[in-house]
Amino acid sequence: MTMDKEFINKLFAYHQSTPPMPYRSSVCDLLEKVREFLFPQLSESCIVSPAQLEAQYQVLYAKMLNILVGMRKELRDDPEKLTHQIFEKFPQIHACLKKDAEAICEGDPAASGVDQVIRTYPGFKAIFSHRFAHELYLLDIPLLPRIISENAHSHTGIDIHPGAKIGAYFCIDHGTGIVIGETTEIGDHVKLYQGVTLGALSVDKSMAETKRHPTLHDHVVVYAGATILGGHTIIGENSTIGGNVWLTSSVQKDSVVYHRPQIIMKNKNEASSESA
Ligand SMILES: CC(=O)OC[C@H](N)C(=O)O
Repeated sequence: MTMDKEFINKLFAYHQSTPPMPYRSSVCDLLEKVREFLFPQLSESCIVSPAQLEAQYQVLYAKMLNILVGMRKELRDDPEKLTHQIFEKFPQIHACLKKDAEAICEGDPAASGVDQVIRTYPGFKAIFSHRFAHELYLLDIPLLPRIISENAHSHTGIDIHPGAKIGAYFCIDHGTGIVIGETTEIGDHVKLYQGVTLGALSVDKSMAETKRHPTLHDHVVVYAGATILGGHTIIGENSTIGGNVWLTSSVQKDSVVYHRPQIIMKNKNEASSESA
């Protein structure tokens, strides 16, 4: 079968006017290698000397530089300088991720240890990607942060916008369906369960530059399915937001917020006019 010529010509014009993205798969590949570099729990081979680690570091550095050189025109700064700025954050990000793994382990009675969390937990994978995506976002590097966050989203079901500010000891348990919007601010020791949305109250395009998503202070726990919306919504420290709560206003510190939907429980064999 031959293709419609007119379609092919239009598509060709589209190809000619649209820049390609040669670094799409290299970014995800690089991040995976950074994960193995920082966490031996994920590596398939043993490191036998600091020199070997140093050599790996140089390879990762060169790969990052190569990606940034490829998109030089889209950057606000020199690729070499940006690569340096990203890599000098490694010790800080590594320390932060170890705290996240500890928090996930502490927060989940089903976790057998920190190594298991690092090796298998989607929450750890998501926060790992986020800690890097956020650094690139802060350096105004276009597109790469979203490639990283959407790659993590597709693997874990956890959608964290690279712009979200997330404090230390962040714990996601299960995680599927979590959405954390761009201007969300999260303090230290915060724990989120699956299906939590930290979202915008209005999704008007004109809101792009405003704070649209909530702020959660330290030691907040949000249970499954809760939805917290709005840039002015602040959840005070040490508060607990119950499952399926829909919240569009602020909460004082030390609060417990829950709703009690009516549930009906009865014997199946009871005579009733209602049908199931
Ligand atoms: C998470 C969320 O509210 O998303 C809505 C929209 N993408 C925005 O950022 O405002």
